[in-house]
Amino acid sequence: MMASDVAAYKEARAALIDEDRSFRRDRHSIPSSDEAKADRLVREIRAAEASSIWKQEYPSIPHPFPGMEFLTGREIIVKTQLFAILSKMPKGALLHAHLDATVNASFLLKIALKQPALHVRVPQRLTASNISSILPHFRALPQNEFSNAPSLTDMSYEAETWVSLQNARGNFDISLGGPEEFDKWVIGSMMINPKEAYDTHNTIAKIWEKFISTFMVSTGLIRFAPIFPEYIREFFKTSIEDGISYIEARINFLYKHMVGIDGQENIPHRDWLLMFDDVLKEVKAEMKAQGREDEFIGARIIYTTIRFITPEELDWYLEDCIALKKEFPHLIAGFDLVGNENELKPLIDYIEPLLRFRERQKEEGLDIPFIFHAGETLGDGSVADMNLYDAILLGTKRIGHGYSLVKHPKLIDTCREKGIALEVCPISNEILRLTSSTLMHPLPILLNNGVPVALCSDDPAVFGNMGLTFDFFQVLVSSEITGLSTLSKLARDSLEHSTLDGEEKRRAITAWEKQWAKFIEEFLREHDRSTCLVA
Ligand SMILES: O=c1[nH]cnc2c1ncn2[C@@H]1O[C@H](CO)[C@@H](O)[C@H]1O
Repeated sequence: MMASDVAAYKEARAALIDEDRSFRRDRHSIPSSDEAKADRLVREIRAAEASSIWKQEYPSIPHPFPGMEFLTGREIIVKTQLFAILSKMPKGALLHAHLDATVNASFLLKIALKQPALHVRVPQRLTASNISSILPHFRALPQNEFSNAPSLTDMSYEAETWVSLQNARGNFDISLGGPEEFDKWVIGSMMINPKEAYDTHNTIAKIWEKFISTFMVSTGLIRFAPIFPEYIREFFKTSIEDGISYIEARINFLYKHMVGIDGQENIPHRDWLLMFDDVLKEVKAEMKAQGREDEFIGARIIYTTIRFITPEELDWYLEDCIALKKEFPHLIAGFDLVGNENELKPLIDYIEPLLRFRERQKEEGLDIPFIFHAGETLGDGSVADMNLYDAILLGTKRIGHGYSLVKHPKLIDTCREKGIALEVCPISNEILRLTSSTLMHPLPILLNNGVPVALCSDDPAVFGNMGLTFDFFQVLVSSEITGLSTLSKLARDSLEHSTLDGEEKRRAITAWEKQWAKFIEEFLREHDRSTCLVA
């Protein structure tokens, strides 16, 4: 064997690898030397933690590994150095999150408890044996209907009678654990726990039942005029603290009104947008006053309704969306239909109103892009999988999830060539049982095919993946190719594929670049200091 044979082999090998990865979007830019150094260090830390913290035995976690089921691995994740590093990373835009699941459930309960109008009821008196299967039903009542029923656990409780939230908590029977257990019951009804995801509800259909039930519970608290703006404010603030600088939130407009301060269901969509706008202005002003305006470019709304409405009903929502876009052009970013694609109507069922919507926009001189959920499924040619064809033919700007896109070579090319980004939600996909771990997620296939991707959290209040740090973490530990520079590209691409335009987008990207450089600089400084201490 000649040395030159080996050299020639290695050259051919390097060329093949290079060609195989040539579509990757993180290949097109050369990182600064600082970023390259940070990328190397992060890889070292990842490797070290894979054989230290992930190899230990934990009594409650039998077989831990990086990229494992999020709800089980979470307590290990938060102890890692990698997590601490990523939590400081500027994430760019959050492009896929359902507003109703963006704020910590315990925070929501805390603010709800300040509202004397909020009441709760259950279909039967709560007891130790039925509490785990009964969901609270919340609603704000008009003052003349305020209840003085003592509690949900009292022997005198009659099915479906309202109890004020404050009483329900304060008088929660001690034998059931008192107020603390009340909190756990309420919070548990708004989240998915590991036993549900990986045991009792371990199929897509079953976990969706539990998933939908969390929204039925939280809606009663969120869709109340005094709560709604506080909820949005907390969403913005916690997102900013996680390094998110711009948001496109999906708001569910299915219900035509929310409950007003007077306990009547009389607050129309227009007022929801006014509240959103007020909070937005307020948070931006606050950031500016702190000299941090670059950390929050703003937020917009993707108008959504659910895929069980009839095509005729959709016409109403589309006109509603148009009216809102006219009045709040800076707030409405796009239109989407949500819900479990495996069970609800496919896009093709709505083709007439959806085509008409485009015509109506031309007449009105508006631009409201479709930003469709599609292919959030394991199906191969199922209606949910087929939604991808319709989303793309209808000109979707991005695709929500697109989990099954990798089955479609032609559509992969289209997404790459037309720059249709996928809003990929790794933790959501795992908890909703499309994949058993992040290691089996198709994300690397998408990245290697050059499909633009924005990482998203989807429903962080339900899943517990608040912010974007957890999703970036799972992605980073699940691929050898992926490094800090890949994450940098994903963050930048999120802004690139947002609905921000022209000057706004340029400003957002420039601000992000500055934050990124600072992040790298601080990481290297911090790392040098800690290695000095060790030495
Ligand atoms: O990942 C998802 N795919 C499809 N629909 C979703 C997802 N997450 C939430 N929703 C839908 O959005 C509504 C709340 O605004 C929920 O009712 C839920 O059905």
